[in-house]
Amino acid sequence: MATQYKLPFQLDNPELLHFDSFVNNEWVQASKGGRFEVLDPGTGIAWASCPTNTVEDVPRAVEAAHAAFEKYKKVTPRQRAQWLLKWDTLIRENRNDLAKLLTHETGKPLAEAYGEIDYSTGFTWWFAGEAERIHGGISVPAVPGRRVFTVKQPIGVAAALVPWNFPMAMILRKAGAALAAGCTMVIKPSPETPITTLALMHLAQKAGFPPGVLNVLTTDLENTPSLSEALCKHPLVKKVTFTGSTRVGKLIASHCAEGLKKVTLELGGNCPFIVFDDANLDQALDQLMALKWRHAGQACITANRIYVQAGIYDKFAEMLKERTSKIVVGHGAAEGTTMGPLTTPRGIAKAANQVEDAKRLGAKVILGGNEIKDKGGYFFEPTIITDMKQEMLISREETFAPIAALYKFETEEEAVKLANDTSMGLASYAFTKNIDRMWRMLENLEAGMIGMNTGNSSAAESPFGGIKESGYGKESGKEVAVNEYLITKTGTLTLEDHY
Ligand SMILES: NC(=O)c1ccc[n+]([C@@H]2O[C@H](COP(=O)([O-])OP(=O)(O)OC[C@H]3O[C@@H](n4cnc5c(N)ncnc54)[C@H](O)[C@@H]3O)[C@@H](O)[C@H]2O)c1
Ligand SMILES: O=CCCC(=O)O
Repeated sequence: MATQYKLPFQLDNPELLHFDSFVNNEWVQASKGGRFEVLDPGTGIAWASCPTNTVEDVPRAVEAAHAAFEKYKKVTPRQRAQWLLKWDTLIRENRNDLAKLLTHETGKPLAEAYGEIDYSTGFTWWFAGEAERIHGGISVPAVPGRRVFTVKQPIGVAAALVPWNFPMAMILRKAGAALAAGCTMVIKPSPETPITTLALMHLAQKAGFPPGVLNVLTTDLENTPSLSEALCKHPLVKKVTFTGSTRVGKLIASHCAEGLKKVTLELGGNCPFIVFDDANLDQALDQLMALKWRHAGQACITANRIYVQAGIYDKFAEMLKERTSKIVVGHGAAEGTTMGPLTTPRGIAKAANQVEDAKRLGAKVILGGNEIKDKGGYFFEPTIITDMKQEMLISREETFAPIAALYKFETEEEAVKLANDTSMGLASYAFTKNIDRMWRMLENLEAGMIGMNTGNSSAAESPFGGIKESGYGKESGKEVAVNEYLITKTGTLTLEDHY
C-alpha cells in the first residue's frame, strides 16, 4: 500500500519499505481493514502505518506457516544454512538503510542502530552454522541386544512475540534458531517497531525462504493482547517464544499452559552492578557508561541498581557524573547525538514517577531528573541518583529509562544479599581484581548471566536467558538455543543374537 505519510529519511534501497503484513510471502491487509500509525520517538510524528490485524487474521497466518512447515521440515540442514547465510548477507548489504529504520522506530542513535545490526547478524551467521550441527545420540543400554538412540526433529510452527527495544536483534535471535531447527514462524512485532520487521521479511524473501516459512502479523496496542492470546492458543502453534516484561510473560505462560506448549520466556531484569573498592574504576566506569546509557537505559540487561563499596562511593559518583554530563541528548539521526529519546511516552511517565519516589524517600538527584519537553519527542535527562535505599521503587522495578541509581554497601556479604534481593534474575555484574571474590560472585549471584569485569556479555555464541522471574529457556549459544525449537524422539531397537 502506498504511504500517505512523509518519510523523514531517504533510503538507498526504497524496496525495503513495506507497510503491510507478510503472510505466505505476500503483502496483505488485515481482514477488517484497520491500520495503526508508527511514530518517530524523536519527534512524536507519525511516518508510516501498518495493518491492525485482529484474532480473525491469526488462522490464515498460522495455517500458512503450518503448510510451509510440512515441506520446510524436510529441507536439508545445508539448504537451511544457505538461506540463512544469504539472508545474513542481504541484511549486511542493507546496513545503512536498516539503521535509519531502527533509529526512526526506536529512537536510538544511528551508531547504536549500527551496533544492533552487527549484533543481530551475529545470530543469522551463528545459526547458519548450527543448522548442520543438530544431532541425536546413541547408547548401549544395560539390557543385552538393545540399542537406544535419539533423533532431533523440528517442533512445528513457532510464534514469536517481540519487544520494541531491540526489534531486529530479538527477531533474528529467535528466527535464526527456529529456521536452523526446521521450524516455521509467525512473528508479532511490537506496535512501535513493525517496519524494521517487515524490511527483514523483504530480505528473507529475497534470500529464498519459501512462502509461509516466515510470516508477520502487525497490530496495535489495543489488539495486541487478544491477537497474542489467539496465537498462543492456536492448536497448530507448537512453540511460543516471548521477549518482554515479566507481567506479560506470565500471561503468555498461562495462555500456553492450556495446550501445554513449549515456551521460552526472556523477561524483565532488575540487574545489579557491583563495584568493589579493589576494582579498576576506569574499567568499571567505561563498562557502566556503555551498559547504562545504551538505548537510553531501555535494555533488559541494563544496570538497574548500582552498588558501590563505601570507600570509593563518592569518588565513583563524581566520576560517573563528569562523564555522563558529556552525553548529548537529541534525535537519533542528528549528528553528534549520543543518547536518543525513550521509545514510548509511557517510559517518560514511569521514569518521572521513580525519580519523585526516590526523592521523597531521601535520595539525592545529582544530575538530571526531568523530562526534556522542548525537543518534540519523548526525551528524559540522563539522571544520576545517589543515596538509594532498598525501599525505593527503583529497587523493585526496572527503570527502563536513563536513570543511574547508586547504592552504598560495606561488605561483600551485604553486596550479594542486596543484589539478590529481587524477584528477577536476568544478569548481574561484578567488578573486582580479586580473583577469589570474582569466583564467589559467579557462584553466589542469582542470575542467568554474570558479567565479570564487563558490562557486555550478549553475543550469538553465549547462551542468553534469565532465572527466577526473568524467565526460562535460553536463546543463542551452542545447542541450547536450537534445542528450544526441537523435540527429542527416543528410538529403542532390539537386535537378535547381539550382545
Ligand atoms: N530478557 C530479555 O531478553 C528481554 C529483552 C528485551 C526486553 N525485555 C523486557 O521487555 C520489557 C520492555 O519491553 P515491552 O514494554 O515491549 O514489554 P511488553 O511486555 O509490554 O511487550 C512485549 C511484547 O508483548 C506484547 N504485549 C504487550 N501486552 C501484551 C499482552 N497483554 N498480551 C500479549 N502480548 C502483549 C507487546 O506488544 C510486545 O510485542 C522490559 O521488561 C524488558 O526487560 C526483556
Ligand atoms: O533488552 C534486552 C536484550 C539486550 C541484549 O540482547 O543484549
